[in-house]
Amino acid sequence: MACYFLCCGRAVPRRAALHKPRAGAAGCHLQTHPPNKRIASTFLHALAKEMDRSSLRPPLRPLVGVTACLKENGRGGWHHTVGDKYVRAAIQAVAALPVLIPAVGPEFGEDAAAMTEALDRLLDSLDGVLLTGSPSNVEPYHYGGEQSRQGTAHDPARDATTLPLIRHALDRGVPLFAICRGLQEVNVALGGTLHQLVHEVEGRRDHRSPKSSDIDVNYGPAHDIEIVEGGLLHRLLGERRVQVNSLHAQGVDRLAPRARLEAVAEDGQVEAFSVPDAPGFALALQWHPEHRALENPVSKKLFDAFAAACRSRAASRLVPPMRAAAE
Ligand SMILES: N[C@@H](CCC(=O)NCCCC(=O)O)C(=O)O
Repeated sequence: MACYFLCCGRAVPRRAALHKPRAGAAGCHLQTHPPNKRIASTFLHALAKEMDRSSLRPPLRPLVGVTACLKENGRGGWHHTVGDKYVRAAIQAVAALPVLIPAVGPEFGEDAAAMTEALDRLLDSLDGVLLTGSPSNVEPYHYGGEQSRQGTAHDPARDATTLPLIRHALDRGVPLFAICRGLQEVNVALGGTLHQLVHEVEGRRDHRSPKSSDIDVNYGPAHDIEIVEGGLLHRLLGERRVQVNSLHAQGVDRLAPRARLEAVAEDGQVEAFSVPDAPGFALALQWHPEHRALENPVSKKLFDAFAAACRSRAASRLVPPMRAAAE
């Protein structure tokens, strides 16, 4: 990138201006002398060329962390896994570059300082975090719940990663978009609790998915949600009632103190909340907008909002050299 300083009335390349201060001058700096036409046109011509070049470049893809699960591979080994639909949504609906976040929490054990340092290092490099769904449940001890029913799938490594990650990302204003298990993790991370089997709760319907071999059946419309008037979701969608899919057995019991209710199902089950005191975008959904995201107008609006927040962070995080030189 061509970068010039108008130094002592002359346009000099940035490297010269920064490294060869004039005798008697307290280092080279931008002069306020009105430069002569030739110097100004040289500088502006270089700037225009650079701007033309930058306008030809594809828009910057924000880096979005996508949380992974730790699953046995059936041969005595373990894999860090993410559903392809989350990766595709990050690429296609957020126009981002997905970066998988492995379930590394246990590596840091009880060393909170080391975990914080690792999370800072990670979040310094990310423009957003997408908290994915998973068939596994958050372990009940994280929210004072009763022991899970026999045979319930858990993922302690993922819990040990996402719960501190969520708190750190929210505090640092890193845009956060949580889906299904991701919503449950945010609620638990912020001090809320979960129903472990919503369909066994008095007055609640069964929120589990059909057991079809057709993904479009399992992720198809399942019920309406009522959107809280004046909230973030209402502002983003402009509607008070939409249809969503439903693939969960757990659900919010007590909403975390920092969470703001955004939508409920017809049976009163929490379907979305935001975190208004977080400096950045923070929205958690119990349903799955990532399935055929661009074909669903509701999903597209939500991913558009998350994408805008990620782009804004990327722009502020990656200061162009020109602006850095001028500062
Ligand atoms: N296990 C929790 C969370 C449910 C969930 O995330 N379902 C989606 C799983 C598959 C996918 O990622 O789409 C619960 O049962 O409530």
